[in-house]
Amino acid sequence: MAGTLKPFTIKVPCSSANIGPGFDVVGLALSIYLTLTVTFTTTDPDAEHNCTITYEGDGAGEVPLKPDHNLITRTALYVLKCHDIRDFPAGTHVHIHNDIPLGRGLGSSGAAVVAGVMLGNTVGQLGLSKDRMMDYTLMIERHPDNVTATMMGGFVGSYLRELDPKDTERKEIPLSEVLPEPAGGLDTGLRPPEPPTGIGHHIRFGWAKEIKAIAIIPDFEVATATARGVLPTEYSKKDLIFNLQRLAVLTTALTRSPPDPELIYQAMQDKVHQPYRKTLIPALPDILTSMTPNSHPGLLGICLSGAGPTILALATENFQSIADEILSRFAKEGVHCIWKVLEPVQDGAQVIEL
Ligand SMILES: Nc1ncnc2c1ncn2[C@@H]1O[C@H](COP(=O)(O)OP(=O)(O)O)[C@@H](O)[C@H]1O
Ligand SMILES: N[C@@H](CCOP(=O)(O)O)C(=O)O
Repeated sequence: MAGTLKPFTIKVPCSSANIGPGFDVVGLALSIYLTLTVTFTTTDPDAEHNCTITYEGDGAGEVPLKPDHNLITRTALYVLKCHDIRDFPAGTHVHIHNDIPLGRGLGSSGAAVVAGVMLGNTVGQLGLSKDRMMDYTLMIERHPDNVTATMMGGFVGSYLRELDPKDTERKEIPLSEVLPEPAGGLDTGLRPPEPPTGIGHHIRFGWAKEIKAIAIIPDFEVATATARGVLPTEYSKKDLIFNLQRLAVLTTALTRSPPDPELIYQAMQDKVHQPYRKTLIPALPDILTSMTPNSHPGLLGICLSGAGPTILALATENFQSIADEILSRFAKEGVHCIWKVLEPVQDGAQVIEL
């Protein structure tokens, strides 16, 4: 591998996708982080792929620590393998510090994939641009909203380009061939499928400085795959138009200072994913319909964060009383939660030399 590698950190923000009507389209980077500290001094001759992993924070004891099982290092190995590099540089140690709750709709898997792509790019000295790194993340995470916010930062809208038939075939390769199980392709010497170029495109919207995000995080997990599995395969024209109308208004409404609570509250309504996910999240319909800017001054709008179960309330003030109301509605269903006021973050994923 060319050049000597200096230790570095990768810092990746969490995300809240959808923001009501923007299912698989919009995402917001928020101030909870996944941080990797990468050094090159370990002398473990038996380390698989030359890499040892340590882990602290959310998921400790649960997340695998073998490089070809852990989502972060598996992703990095995928990127490396696409460039004919089979292992990490000698002596690689990756310390993972994760504050993003797993399986709660705050984009923990998207953050892990973004961190993994940046890890592969940095240790392989590949010099990939952020746009090209997005192609690699989209081969794994496949919906662009949460990974784009995490990679780029801010409040972003994104779409997947319509690919030509050859590229579509490459893009739609089963995930098991992109990130094979350890016994599969990563160790067979086969080159995994490289992503087509320019799969996703995005634009950053503004964000009014007064608006904060209250995250109410239940103490149970909902796997994103499960929450996508309850969605219908087809929608009525009426429901589609309902969401498109609101999304068009919302992306600009959230940039205006001072924010207009009535406009934002209505523009955050959704008929595409939240109604179907209520079976997975006790109290969701009650929370989404019973609190308004009139009943709770300072409140702008409420939605499911990503695939849930976290509830995201956008607000300008009275954070405690808004959170207390949502906590009490969950408590009636026997669900305990923690809550945090999060700041939208403008910096996306970063590599910082130590
Ligand atoms: N820091 C991490 N390290 C390794 N794997 C992770 C990490 N964060 C998330 N994951 C993987 O992603 C899964 C959660 O993904 P998902 O169901 O999409 O929920 P989320 O809404 O949090 O993204 C975890 O169960 C774990 O397998
Ligand atoms: N648009 C996706 C977003 C999933 O985000 P996550 O944070 O739950 O992984 C969806 O709603 O399924």
